[in-house]
Amino acid sequence: MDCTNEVLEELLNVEAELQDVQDQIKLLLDQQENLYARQSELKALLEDCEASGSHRNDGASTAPEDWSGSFGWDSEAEDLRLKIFGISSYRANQREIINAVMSGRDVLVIMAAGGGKSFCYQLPAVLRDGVCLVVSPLLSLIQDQVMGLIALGVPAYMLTSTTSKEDEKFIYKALEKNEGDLKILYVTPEKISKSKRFMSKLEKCHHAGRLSLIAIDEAHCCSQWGHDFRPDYKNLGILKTQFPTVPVIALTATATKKVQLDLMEMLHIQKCVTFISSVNRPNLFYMVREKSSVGKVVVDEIADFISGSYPNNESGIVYCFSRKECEQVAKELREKRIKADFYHADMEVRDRENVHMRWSNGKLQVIVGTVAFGMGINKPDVRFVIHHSLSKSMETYYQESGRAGRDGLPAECLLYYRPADMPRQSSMVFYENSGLQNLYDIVRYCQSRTGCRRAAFFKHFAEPLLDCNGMCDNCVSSSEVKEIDVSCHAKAVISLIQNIQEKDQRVTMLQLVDKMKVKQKDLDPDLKRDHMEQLIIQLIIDCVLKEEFQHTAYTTNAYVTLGPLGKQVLQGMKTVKLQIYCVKEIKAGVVKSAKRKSASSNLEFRLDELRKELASLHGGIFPHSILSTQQINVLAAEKPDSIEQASLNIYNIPLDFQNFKLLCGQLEKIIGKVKSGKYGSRILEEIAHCSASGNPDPDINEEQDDKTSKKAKKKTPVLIECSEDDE
Ligand SMILES: Nc1ncnc2c1ncn2[C@@H]1O[C@H](COP(=O)(O)OP(=O)(O)OP(=O)(O)O)[C@@H](O)[C@H]1O
Ligand SMILES: [Mg+2]
Repeated sequence: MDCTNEVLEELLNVEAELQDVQDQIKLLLDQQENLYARQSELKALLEDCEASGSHRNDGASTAPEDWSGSFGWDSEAEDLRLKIFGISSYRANQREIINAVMSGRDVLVIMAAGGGKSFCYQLPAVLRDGVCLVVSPLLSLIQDQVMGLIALGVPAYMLTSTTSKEDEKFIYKALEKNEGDLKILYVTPEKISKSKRFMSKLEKCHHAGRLSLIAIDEAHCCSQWGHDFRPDYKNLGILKTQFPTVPVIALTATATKKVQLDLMEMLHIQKCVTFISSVNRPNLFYMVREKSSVGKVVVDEIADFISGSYPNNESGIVYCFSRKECEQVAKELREKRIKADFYHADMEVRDRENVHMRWSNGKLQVIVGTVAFGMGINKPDVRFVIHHSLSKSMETYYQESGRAGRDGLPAECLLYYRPADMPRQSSMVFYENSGLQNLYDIVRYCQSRTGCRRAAFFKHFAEPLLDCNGMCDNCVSSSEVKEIDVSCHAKAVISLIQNIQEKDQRVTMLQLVDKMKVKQKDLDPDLKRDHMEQLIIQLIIDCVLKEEFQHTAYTTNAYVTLGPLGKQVLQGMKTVKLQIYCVKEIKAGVVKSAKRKSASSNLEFRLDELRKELASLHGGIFPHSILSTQQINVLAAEKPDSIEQASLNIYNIPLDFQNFKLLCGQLEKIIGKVKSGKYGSRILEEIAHCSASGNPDPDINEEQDDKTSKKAKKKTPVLIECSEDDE
């Protein structure tokens, strides 16, 4: 009997050790896989840096083909850029891309969200003779682009399920017989793969030598490795096969090396020139805030943040974890007098579109959405993106937060993090390929009290580091962070779990924290509950503990068990340290200065109101298509020197024609010829009103010269007369 017990005991020990060894092997294999992945990313990065065809905007590449030199179309391109598009200077890589396209080359463009990819095919489309075909995945994206182009006076159309019979007839005639004015035609990928009629018209257009360019927007949708795979994008290779002489430009904001190679093959553009810009979004300020366990406190903080920093209805997005949470947060924000509504997949399509439309028109300030509020968002002037809950990966967070500041102006990305949010996400993603690993990466980002947030993105996307310029909380924080040795706490957690496991029981993260709270009093009474949660999460992401999942009929629960490195901590071979704040403080000045730039002056506010008024007057056009926020800012900034000076005259003497022409000329340089013609008089009227009312910018109140405002107050308004006033 004794002998049997002894053998049994040893067998159990051996089995336990075997389990331990297996866990360690698994950990090492995982580590090996990650290192291999990183190795190939770094090799690809090195290749990129050395590759002859690549053009990084950080100057890391050497290019044998110089796309930045002078070309025959330079002056015409400059003219169009300024007069039609109202764009005063090219952004990084734009000119080079346009030159490569104009030279007839196939081009692949990887450029961060809001980098200005559309302009890279829209300018050549206007510059080249014939029709440019644009394939884009979503109706809302297409509508937004077409509206914007029409506002610029560019004859753009779309051929989708919503196109009227009349427009369809016009488009087909224009393609087939070159009748009517058609420069840019937007279609969804389904049109290419499903409509034989459309393809035959396109063929006729090509035969007549009038198919000038093919643009594939959101090209990552071609690849199954990308995040938004669309089966119909797979068939787009037919375009190069059918129209081999027409240059193809494929554009996307995010594509790993694997996706790049895949989409080049799919689209048959293996010999394309590749332009890769950095993922860096220098205008975005990234920050992580500790999230209270009391729901109402979090929403109150969010509401205070919005009304304190964005009192002029500047647009924003709040991302939530669940549909129910979206509805609740939107309701509570409304109770705090913030114009907010929710958006999630459970709503009728019509209701979703309605919310999106009200937000795009500036009637709603905030959309509270789930991840369902995704790719179709084309609003350039989103000033803040707040995550009420953790994203599921760095990539998702980059994409979602990246919807802020697409116009290049300062914007803020704020993530509310609480360790207890992690198990909610992990029980959703654990079955996905690398789901947990991806989640632990973003958790690491959130738990860090010292590392640069921007550097974390560069590391994740295997890019060389660029300066953050104080545009993240950790880089400007003057908080004191203390690193404390919590190895004894970690050991206590491990033995607690061992005891629980011996009794064949399971424990969730929150139960573990409760149990530790009782034990901990003897260990270190200063360590708060929040710190204990932080510690357990850190032990999980460091493989000391691990998560296990169990399904019930309604949900999946995440439990905490011993991880492969648990034994090392128990044996004292691994120390565990925790970063905690002694004093948490962000250098007020730095964040304030970023915000100040986004705070509206009186004139900016009036021009914002004006664009909304004109948009509703013109119907079916978004305010940002009439005037971009950047243009409003430039108008407000230039006002004192030239425009305001001339506008003030309007209030003294009736403005003669010469003066008016001069003003319009100045305006054209900022907003382009077409928009000046359409809206110039109303804009000048607003500038004149502002100057005359002497209503100084609230922002620069103290800095304003007393004399100027007094002088302005004396003036009596006289309305400008101009035919466009009737618009
Ligand atoms: N050179 C430029 N100067 C100023 N503004 C520009 C310039 N180029 C583009 N823009 C503006 O930047 C904004 C974003 O441009 P666009 O929509 O083309 O970005 P994108 O790269 O396609 O972004 P996404 O990946 O989100 O689709 C638009 O308002 C556009 O008018
Ligand atoms: Mg785009």
